[in-house]
Amino acid sequence: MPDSRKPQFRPTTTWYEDADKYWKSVKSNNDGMLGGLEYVHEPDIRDSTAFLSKLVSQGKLTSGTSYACDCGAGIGRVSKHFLTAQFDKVDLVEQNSVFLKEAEETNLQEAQAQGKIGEFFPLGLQMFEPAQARYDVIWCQWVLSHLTDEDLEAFLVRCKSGLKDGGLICVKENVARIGYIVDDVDSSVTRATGIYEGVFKKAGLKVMAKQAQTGFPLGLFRVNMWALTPI
Ligand SMILES: C[S@@+](CC[C@H](N)C(=O)[O-])C[C@H]1O[C@@H](n2cnc3c(N)ncnc32)[C@H](O)[C@@H]1O
Repeated sequence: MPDSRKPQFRPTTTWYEDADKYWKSVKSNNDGMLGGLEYVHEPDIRDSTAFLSKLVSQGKLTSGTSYACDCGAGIGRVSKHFLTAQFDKVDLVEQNSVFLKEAEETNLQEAQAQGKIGEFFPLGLQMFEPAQARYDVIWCQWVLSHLTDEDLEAFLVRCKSGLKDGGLICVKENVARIGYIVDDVDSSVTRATGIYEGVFKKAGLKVMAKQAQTGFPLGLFRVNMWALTPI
């Protein structure tokens, strides 16, 4: 018998194509990446930097800070302003090749000249398979809402093998107060904290640290950051 109290999320048959179409209509700039809320850029980068620094200072990230992977990287906003400042080298995974081109040819030119950019993977995360034990941190921000529950779990399982010993998967996502909130416009789903944490557990991951984003205006979704380690 299905449990009618259990929140349900049934992706459409065109779930990924619809998201792809939506993102093809979005401008290749920070405002586009942030859904017209460019003013969240600064507090976003500030809190991500503080979250990572704490992971390092509290001895929770023990593998080091040599290599990160930016998942759902868009035009490279997070890589440019945060990851390349904290890691020696960063790879980018992004399904939209126009965004990746903007990252490579404009936003990350300086970082590239400094040898800080590794590979660009023009792929959906549902197909991405990280190289074994390559990364200290796999950073997933404002993209996991585009994966179905099933693909999210499978993606996280693959990410575990992409981590060095002592490395972490970091997730930064909008969270709903309860259940699932599906957005038909960009083909995404906002999940409640408990739903995310249920998927993390099913993928064999334990929450090492968790922090809410601060300084965003009222009326926006709450944003959580998690650091996850293989159980
Ligand atoms: C809200 S933007 C965030 C971009 C970047 N993480 C940032 O914070 O600036 C979402 C990004 O996820 C990408 N995306 C959507 N679905 C994806 C998928 N299945 N796999 C990889 N990237 C995806 C979009 O093309 C877009 O670049």
